Amino acid sequence: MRSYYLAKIREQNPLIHNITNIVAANYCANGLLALGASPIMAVAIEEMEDVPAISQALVINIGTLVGKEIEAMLLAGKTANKLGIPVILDPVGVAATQYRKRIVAQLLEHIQFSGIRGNAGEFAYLAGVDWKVKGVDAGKGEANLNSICQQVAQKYQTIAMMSGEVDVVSDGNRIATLHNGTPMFPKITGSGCLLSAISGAFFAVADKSDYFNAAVECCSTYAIAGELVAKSLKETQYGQFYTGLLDKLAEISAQEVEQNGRVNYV
Ligand SMILES: Nc1ncnc2c1ncn2[C@@H]1O[C@H](COP(=O)(O)OP(=O)(O)O)[C@@H](O)[C@H]1O
Ligand SMILES: Cc1ncsc1CCOP(=O)(O)O
Ligand SMILES: [Mg+2]
Repeated sequence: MRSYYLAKIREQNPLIHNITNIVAANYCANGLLALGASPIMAVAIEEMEDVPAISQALVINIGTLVGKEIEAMLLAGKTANKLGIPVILDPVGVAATQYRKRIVAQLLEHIQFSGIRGNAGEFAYLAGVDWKVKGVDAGKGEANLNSICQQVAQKYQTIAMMSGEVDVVSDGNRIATLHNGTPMFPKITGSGCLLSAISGAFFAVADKSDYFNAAVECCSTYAIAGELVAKSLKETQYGQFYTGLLDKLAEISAQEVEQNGRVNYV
């Protein structure tokens, strides 16, 4: 796999508007900065036309959504669609409650998402496939992951980025499986949210016609960064992994991505 968009992010320093959860907001902002992008976290309805107008991508994450934030998400998403900037959805824990299901249905009805990034439990729900979810974590199921990811891409006309031990990326037609990562990822909170945030940066510097390749590069770069950090840590050094991942996002090179990436096209 070639590394092309990482350099573009560092050159162009795109501004990424995040409407995200209170757990991962700070980590997402730091991760975007480390990678070479700029974060703006903004959720007030009063600024949901102004912030997309100065941003190069919008990331909507429903992790700890409360009350009127849904109105802000809808306005920001519609504004971003009008402006033609990419919008990413992270449907955190969507299958866990009726409220989350309702909110995500509304978002998907009114906003065209360039990308959706979630774990297997979230994607199984979006695809309408039977799965045993566990809160915001992936949970367990028997269904075919490639097929779930492809179905999400087709159903929502989007680039589907499904993370887990193996990440799967699909545009509804093509499917890529990405075999990098480390079991330390699910031991820190916000690692999926940060992946969604940085996908905003990769989409921001890509042409719409190449979002699929930008998504493959994004998910690979991130999983490789984690994999390389984990190599020098003891199995339980989750705190070091949390900060080490930020350091690695800042220093990872195109060469490291190209040498370590394990991508198969199905
Ligand atoms: N068991 C695992 N082994 C290796 N990498 C993993 C594993 N689980 C998740 N990852 C990696 O963790 C990152 C975040 O994904 P994930 O944990 O699935 O998101 P979420 O936090 O939304 O559930 C991705 O880069 C993914 O490749
Ligand atoms: C623990 C938790 N609860 C609500 S949002 C959130 C963070 C989830 O982050 P991630 O999906 O990246 O693990
Ligand atoms: Mg998540």
